Amino acid sequence: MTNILSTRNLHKSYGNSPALAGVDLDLRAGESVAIMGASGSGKTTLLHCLAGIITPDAGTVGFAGPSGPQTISAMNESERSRLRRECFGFVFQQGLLLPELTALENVALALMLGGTSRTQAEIYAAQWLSSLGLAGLEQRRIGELSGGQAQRVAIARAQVTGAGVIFADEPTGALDSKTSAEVMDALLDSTVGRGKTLVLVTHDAAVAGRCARLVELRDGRIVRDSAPLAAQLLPAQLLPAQPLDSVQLSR
Ligand SMILES: Nc1ncnc2c1ncn2[C@@H]1O[C@H](COP(=O)(O)OP(=O)(O)OP(=O)(O)O)[C@@H](O)[C@H]1O
Repeated sequence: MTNILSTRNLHKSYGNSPALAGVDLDLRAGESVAIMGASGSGKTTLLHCLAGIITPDAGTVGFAGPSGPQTISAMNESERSRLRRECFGFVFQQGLLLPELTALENVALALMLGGTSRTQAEIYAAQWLSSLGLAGLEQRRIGELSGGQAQRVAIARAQVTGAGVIFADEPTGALDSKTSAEVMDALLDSTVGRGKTLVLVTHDAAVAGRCARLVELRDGRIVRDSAPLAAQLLPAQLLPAQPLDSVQLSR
C-alpha cells in the first residue's frame, strides 16, 4: 500500500502550550486508523493538521492526491479549503448537519457546493442514503432522525463527493454502544470497504478496536503505533459467516 498522508516532525502550539511535539506518521491508502489518547493529548489537533483545517507551526503534511503529491502544510487557506472540499470527507460528533434541511438536502448540498446541479446531486444523495440503510427517510429533517440515523446521514454527506479520505472525530461520541457499533459498521463498510482511507479520533476502545491500526498520542507525541488483527478491519457481523479472503475480495 502506498502512503496517502505523511507527517514529518509536526509541531503545533497554542500560546505556550504544545499540542503536537514532533509527530511523524505515515498513513497508507485504504487503511483504517484510530487515533487515541487522553484528553488534551493532541488527537484533534493532529486530525486537523492532516486534513488541512489548520496549519502546523513546523513540520510538513504531505498528501498523495489524485493529481499528484501535494504539501498540505504549505498551502494557503483557499488551497486547503478546495482540497478539503474535493478530496476529503468529514464526520464529526455533531454539528455539521443543517437541521432545517432534510436528510436528502444535507447530503446533496455537499455536491451542489462543488457545482453539481440540484437534480443530479439529489440522485447521488439518494443512492448514498439508500446504501447506508436510510431509504425512505430522505425527506425527514435531521431533528426527526435518531442519533444513529443522523450519523449515517453525516457519513453519506462526507462521501457523496467521492472523497478518498474520510476524517472522523468522535463519530460515535453521542451514541449508545449498540448504535455506536452500527454506525461503525456503516462507516467502515462505506470507507475502507470501498478502498478509501479512514482516519478516526476516538476515546472509545471498542470503536478504536474496529480499526486496523491504532495510534496513541501522549502529550503531543506518538507513544504507540500498532496494527491489531486484520479481522478487526471488518464489520463485526461479517466475521462469523465468511472467511476473510472472500469478504475482502467481494468489496
Ligand atoms: N484552539 C485552541 N486554542 C487553545 N488551545 C487549544 C486549542 N485547541 C486545542 N488546544 C489545546 O491543545 C491541546 C491539545 O488539544 P486537542 O484538542 O488536540 O486534544 P485532544 O486529544 O483532541 O483532546 P480531547 O480528547 O479532549 O478532545 C490541549 O491542551 C488543548 O487545550
